[in-house]
Amino acid sequence: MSMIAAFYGGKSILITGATGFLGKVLMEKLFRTSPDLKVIYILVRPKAGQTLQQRVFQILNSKLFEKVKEVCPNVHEKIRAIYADLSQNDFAISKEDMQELLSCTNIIFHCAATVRFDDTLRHAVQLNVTATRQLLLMASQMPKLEAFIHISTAYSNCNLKHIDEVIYPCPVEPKKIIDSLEWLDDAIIEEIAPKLIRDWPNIYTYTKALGEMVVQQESRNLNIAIIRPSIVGATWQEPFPGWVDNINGPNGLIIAAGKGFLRALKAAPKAVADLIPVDTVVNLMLAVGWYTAVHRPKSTLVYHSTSGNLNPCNWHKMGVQVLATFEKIPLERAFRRPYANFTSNNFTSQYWNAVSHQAPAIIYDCYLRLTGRKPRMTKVMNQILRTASMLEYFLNRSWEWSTYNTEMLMSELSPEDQRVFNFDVRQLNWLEYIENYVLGVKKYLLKEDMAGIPEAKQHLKRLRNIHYLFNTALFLIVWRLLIARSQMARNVWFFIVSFCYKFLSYFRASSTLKV
Ligand SMILES: CCCCCCCCCCCCCCCCCCCCCCCCCCCC(=O)SCCNC(=O)CCNC(=O)[C@H](O)C(C)(C)COP(=O)(O)OP(=O)(O)OC[C@H]1O[C@@H](n2cnc3c(N)ncnc32)[C@H](O)[C@@H]1OP(=O)(O)O
Ligand SMILES: NC(=O)C1=CN([C@@H]2O[C@H](COP(=O)(O)OP(=O)(O)OC[C@H]3O[C@@H](n4cnc5c(N)ncnc54)[C@H](OP(=O)(O)O)[C@@H]3O)[C@@H](O)[C@H]2O)C=CC1
Repeated sequence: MSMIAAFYGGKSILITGATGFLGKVLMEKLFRTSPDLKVIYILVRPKAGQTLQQRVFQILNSKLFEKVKEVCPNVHEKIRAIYADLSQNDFAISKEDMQELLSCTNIIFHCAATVRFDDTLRHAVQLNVTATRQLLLMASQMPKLEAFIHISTAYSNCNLKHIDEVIYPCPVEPKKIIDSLEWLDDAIIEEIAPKLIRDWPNIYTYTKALGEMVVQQESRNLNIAIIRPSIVGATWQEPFPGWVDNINGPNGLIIAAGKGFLRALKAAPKAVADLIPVDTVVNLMLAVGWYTAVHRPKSTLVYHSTSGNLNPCNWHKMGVQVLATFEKIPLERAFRRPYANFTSNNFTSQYWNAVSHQAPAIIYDCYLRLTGRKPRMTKVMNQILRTASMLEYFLNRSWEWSTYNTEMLMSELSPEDQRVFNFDVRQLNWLEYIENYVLGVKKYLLKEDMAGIPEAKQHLKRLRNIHYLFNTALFLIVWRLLIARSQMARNVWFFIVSFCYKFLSYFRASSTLKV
């Protein structure tokens, strides 16, 4: 019997960010392994015209939850969606709901955050710092609370090269920032933001670092742990391989590469590609929840959920495997054949951007205009290049994350728990994982049918022929222009033609002699 699964039985668990990528996989695993848990409270806001109930209904009826419905048929009765907006005072939770949360919650998993790199400082602080403080305040009023698990990011200290499982201080106190945001107007905030974030690459990583400091300062006598995942990718094993549902991080780039939009990326091929499967992160979260509640460590422990120091993979290996998978399982209606290059050189990168990205987009838009359609490719291309440039910082550096606490926890688990809540990334086979990942992007994110693969392959063949035809025509035109203008080009042309003529005459003469 799994001790961790048993621990969550009969518990009331509060999850923020349950509608996000990590939150959904967390709920799925909890219901599947501890179907006898009492209730999962989720703090949800209405979104995109959907009510809370519609959002929950959609999640429970998704492919991800198919296995859960077999193990826990009454799953919909065990989810309690509570209206909440984490950017509001008291999260805009009603008095009755707040009372229930305060009196019943046993465990909190705080996943909600804004993960946009370019969010405004005000909004990112509200979500990633102030909301964390508010939740800790709520937690301190929960008599039955056993553990508070805060999800941060391995990149919260990406201004350092070697990162230990400790909370690092930020140059400016979070409280001072929260206070000043109350009276400064938006224009001034955006002006001072670059000065505040100093050597952090974006507002997201900076505010996640502030969030950790808040956890340390407001921990009171709560049992708290922090988990820092690196780049969270598709599921490795559970509930099935390759599940993914948003275009953040690698996902958008994989699609852009598979559709033939992205053909070069400014990345250091040898830099560590620190991806971590989402189910590995979730298994660690559940193990940490159990350990924190049962063993009650004296201080707040930080756990790194990273792959780099235990089972490293680099961008070159990853890129090659992504492209190899597209050979076997292409995406539908590609713009160009997937082919790509990693370059860490500025000049080469700009050259590829002009020749391989912008020029084809402009040519295609001209074609759309000529055929009476609305041009759109330049816009799409600019969006992709903007995204790629935002991720460049992470593609051109390597970090070392120590994993003592994570390894310690692994050794504390029973063999059964090590199997059911496996977070040992050393067992990950990268080539297999990446292939399933790319397949998952096609199936679950783009919702493409596997039956369309032969047609997709045909389409790629047509694209290859168009490519050859285009290159030949371009060569001939350039050559013709050169011959018309340069004596040197004419001499070379004369030399090539006479060489071919002599070679053919010799070949014809020798074959006549043989007969
Ligand atoms: C011989 C050598 C061979 C080598 C072969 C080489 C092969 C190379 C080919 C490449 C193959 C790919 C290989 C895999 C590479 C993977 C690289 C992955 C790198 C990832 C690094 C991530 C580091 C993360 C560190 C921190 C991790 C975390 O803690 S949190 C999660 C990370 N957060 C994010 O990812 C959020 C990032 N997104 C944003 O901040 C914003 O979306 C934006 C700033 C990027 C864009 O904002 P904007 O307002 O302009 O747009 P938005 O409204 O959001 O969207 C507009 C439209 O654009 C679409 N969109 C949005 N995001 C993406 C995206 N990531 N990719 C593609 N498209 C995106 C969006 O859907 C909108 O579309 P429409 O609705 O149609 O308008
Ligand atoms: N994905 C990654 O690569 C990594 C993620 N992390 C961390 O993991 C956690 C989860 O990330 P991930 O699941 O990928 O992110 P998502 O963007 O998929 O999910 C974010 C969640 O936060 C919720 N949320 C955002 N704003 C509010 C608000 N105002 N009120 C209520 N809820 C809100 C979202 O709700 P809604 O659906 O309504 O928008 C959503 O459920 C974050 O803390 C992130 O920093 C760390 C490292 C890497």
